[in-house]
Amino acid sequence: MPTATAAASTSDLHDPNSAAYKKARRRHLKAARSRQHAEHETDWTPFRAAEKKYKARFPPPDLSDVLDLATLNTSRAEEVLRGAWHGRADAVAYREIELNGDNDAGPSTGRRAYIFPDIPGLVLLPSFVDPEGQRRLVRWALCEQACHPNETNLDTHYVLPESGLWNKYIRIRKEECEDESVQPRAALYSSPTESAAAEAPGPRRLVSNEPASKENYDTLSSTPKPPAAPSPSVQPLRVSALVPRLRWANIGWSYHWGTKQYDFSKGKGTIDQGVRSVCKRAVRAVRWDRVFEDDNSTAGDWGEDGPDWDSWHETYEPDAGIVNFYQTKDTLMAHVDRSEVCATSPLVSVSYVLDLVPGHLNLSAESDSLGCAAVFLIGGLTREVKPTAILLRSGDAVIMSGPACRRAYHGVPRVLEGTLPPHLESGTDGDWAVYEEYLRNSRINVNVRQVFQRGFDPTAPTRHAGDT
Ligand SMILES: O=C(O)CCC(=O)C(=O)O
Ligand SMILES: [Fe+2]
Repeated sequence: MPTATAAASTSDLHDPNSAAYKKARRRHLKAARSRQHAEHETDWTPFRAAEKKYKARFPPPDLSDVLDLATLNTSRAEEVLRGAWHGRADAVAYREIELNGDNDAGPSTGRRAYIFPDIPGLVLLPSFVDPEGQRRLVRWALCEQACHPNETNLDTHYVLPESGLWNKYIRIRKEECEDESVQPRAALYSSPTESAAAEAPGPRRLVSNEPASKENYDTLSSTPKPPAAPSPSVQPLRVSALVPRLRWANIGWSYHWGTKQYDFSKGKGTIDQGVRSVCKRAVRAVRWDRVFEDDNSTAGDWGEDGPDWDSWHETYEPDAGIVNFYQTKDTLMAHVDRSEVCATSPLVSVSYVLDLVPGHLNLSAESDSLGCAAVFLIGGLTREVKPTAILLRSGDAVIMSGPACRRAYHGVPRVLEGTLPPHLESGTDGDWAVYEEYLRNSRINVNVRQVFQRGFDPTAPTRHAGDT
């Protein structure tokens, strides 16, 4: 089981006299030599340059131009020291705004939101989930979301345990029974050609998709969305070896990763009442008049109905999302989430608190990252815009909204090793040890969107995306 030594060796990487540093340097020089002529960058852009900078394993990237608001908060001091990774509170221009007072948005005492003059519509809510809430969310994501009926990246290629991969894994650990082998799905196909177009399991692919809108909605929704074929080269793997290969789980409307459009024919999966209500609380907590007071986008940029942020407190209704599971070596490349017909309404990167007694939801907070911290990059409508770098730590939440931000390129070039906060270590809670072990090398993000305006049912025969 990885322990505090993992964090110590991460810090060693910042010390040029340490053995770990010297070894990483030798490796880096060797790799750089063999790469020298192979690299021909045709798509070099400011976004690409930033990704490359933060992805670099050696030398460890300098984070002094990464906004790190946790450095302002003395109660997060221990967390900030973890892994020797920290950014600066003055790295980026921002404004602090108050949240709406105690109302149905929940108590906001002491909480603040941060907005960015260069990216109108981006709202950062540091420490939005308290430590207990973060633990509950982690359990929720792994036990309840990464399993049937939700689709995960592993379902295409493996016949996953009925009870869910993680649930099986913790049972194996708890009962000390034998680690079971999970069979490849391709073995079920009678003809090898049936699985010929398969894609090997791996990170999310970049597909250039057409932005969804009311006008092209019918065409996009009727575009064929064939199921991805299982890879014929996948070998049986033990449950414990598959767990770190979990990358995403779909929630709500089913996202078709091959075309990067939603597949409405699959029907609307549930977005659990808990997550819906927390996202709504986040949107209600934000003073949108303050967020957009200096926005100089035109009414047309907002679509035919013009700016509608003043009604979000009532009209915002999340209906789709992705739970992302990152290992520390994983990255999420620059992309725009443009498959939603609602092109300006808030996308909430949220974690939530869930009372694990079934049927008894007890929600109090929300967040973006859980587990290790990460560098989040957000730029503009093209990759030519130099992105802003923000360090997201466990419990932080991000809202992307409005025309400038909702369709801005963004990505996660780095999950920072050794940054698991002290409150996610097991302490006296024996049950938590298996989660702690997973989280030492992982980050979980819950990314919730609104595809359609409230009340619209795409499966009703006579309706169009523009209907209300
Ligand atoms: O992990 C994150 O913070 C961002 C995830 C994201 O951008 C996405 O799922 O589209
Ligand atoms: Fe995204």
